[in-house]
Amino acid sequence: MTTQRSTPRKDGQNAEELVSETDYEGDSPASRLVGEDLAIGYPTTDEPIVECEKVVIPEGEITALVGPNGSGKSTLLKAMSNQLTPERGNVLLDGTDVQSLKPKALARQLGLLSQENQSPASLTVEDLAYHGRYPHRGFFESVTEDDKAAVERALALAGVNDIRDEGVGNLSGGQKQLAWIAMVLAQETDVLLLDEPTTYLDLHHQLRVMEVIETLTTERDITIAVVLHDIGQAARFADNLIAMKDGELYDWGPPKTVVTEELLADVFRVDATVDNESPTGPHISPHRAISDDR
Ligand SMILES: Nc1ncnc2c1ncn2[C@@H]1O[C@H](COP(=O)(O)OP(=O)(O)OP(=O)(O)O)[C@@H](O)[C@H]1O
Repeated sequence: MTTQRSTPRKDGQNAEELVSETDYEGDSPASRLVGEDLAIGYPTTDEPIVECEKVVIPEGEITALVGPNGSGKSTLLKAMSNQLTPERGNVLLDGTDVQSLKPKALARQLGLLSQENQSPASLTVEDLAYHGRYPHRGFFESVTEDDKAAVERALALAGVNDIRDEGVGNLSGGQKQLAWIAMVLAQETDVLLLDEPTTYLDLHHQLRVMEVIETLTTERDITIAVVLHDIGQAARFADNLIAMKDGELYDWGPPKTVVTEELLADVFRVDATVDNESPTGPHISPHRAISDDR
């Protein structure tokens, strides 16, 4: 994999030019979380899995990371949340390198819903939500009124009040997902990185989670980066899309400019029609998977 690669777009621009053009001057939101010159790999991989010159998560907006399986979305999110140390480059949260922050200090500012959640089966949904409060408490400090209020807000927002006393281990996949969402919401950070929060959820709950995310940005100015597999939902809810392909940033920008028939073919290997006049954002009608030998 080459470094500093720029993926050509059909209008002759490339993704890096696009990012620097939209450097959030003037009325545009500030860049809350920025990755610069990143090369990200795992201890067992010889080559970096993800490389990108610049990735920007703007303040108070929803940025959706989209791309096919294995394109590097989770890997990028892990580096942006300091779960994985990049081989090269830096991730800056409000200008401070995330690696220089103590874990609790970072966790007071940035919450991560990862795909690799595990908890003791006996932990209840409410216990899990209280676990989200750990960055706000000293080691020997007991639960405060603030903690209780934050947990109640999170349980209500995630819609898990009715199962708050259930053991997480006994829940369905979708209920578990909502319980983990309650935990990260209870952390009450103003930056949230969510890796596939709608996995396992039925359509009603997928939309509810997306609506909660939307409310967090519009009413509380929370900054959100979210990995989504449903590009239609990403186009409907996100202010910005980051489209990834083969560990690189293929394109970046508002859904109307990113979601094109060309992107769906090149990145997602799907023949589709895109209606850009739809009031809820680009509407995608998928027709068929493009066969691997084409
Ligand atoms: N812990 C790991 N160790 C080594 N390689 C890994 C590890 N986790 C992921 N990878 C590799 O990194 C590549 C990108 O994976 P990643 O999970 O970031 O992609 P993704 O876009 O999030 O995929 P998906 O949509 O399937 O969740 C894959 O080839 C995967 O095999």
